[in-house]
Amino acid sequence: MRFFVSGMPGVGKTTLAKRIADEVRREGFKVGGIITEEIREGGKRTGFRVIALDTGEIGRLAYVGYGYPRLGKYVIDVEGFERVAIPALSRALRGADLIVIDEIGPMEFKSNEFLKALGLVLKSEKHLLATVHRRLVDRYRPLGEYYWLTPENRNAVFSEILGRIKGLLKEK
Ligand SMILES: Nc1ncnc2c1ncn2[C@@H]1O[C@H](COP(=O)(O)OP(=O)(O)OP(=O)(O)O)[C@@H](O)[C@H]1O
Repeated sequence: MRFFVSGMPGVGKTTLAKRIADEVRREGFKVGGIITEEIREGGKRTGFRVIALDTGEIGRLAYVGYGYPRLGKYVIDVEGFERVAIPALSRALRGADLIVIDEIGPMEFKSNEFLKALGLVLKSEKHLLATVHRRLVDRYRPLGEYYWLTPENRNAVFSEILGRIKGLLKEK
């Protein structure tokens, strides 16, 4: 089963993905994939990092500066992102009970390797929880269960997705 979660910036998509990953792992299942977090310095957002869920390895995804490719004020560190994200997704495809991808978004799309890995994940039978940038929702929502997160529903959506994933994993 695939779960796609979208919502406005800052609504809690990353928090939900992390909490579900933690809970599923606590139940004794293997969770793989990636989490994207902002990098803050002096109270300001200066970029984004990617974290491998299984190893905790960290790579840079984007930073404020000059360079290419870019998205708004951010330069995308395609190499830094791929170094962590691509092996993490390969390991997840081989061995995880649940794959988490936070997030499917325009920054990640600067990486062809990410697009390839995402294609393999979507071709596989693995259970997937992915957060999706709101501009890309139309492409992914037909591929699974879709939730639009709001401050009002985020705890209910968390419980529902977690309950369903646990049910699916325990069925096996
Ligand atoms: N369920 C929740 N209850 C209380 N606070 C929350 C909850 N979910 C998220 N937050 C808070 O809201 C802020 C933004 O959360 P988060 O980074 O998860 O959002 P996001 O949707 O992933 O943001 P982005 O658009 O940057 O990807 C954080 O400070 C987080 O602590």
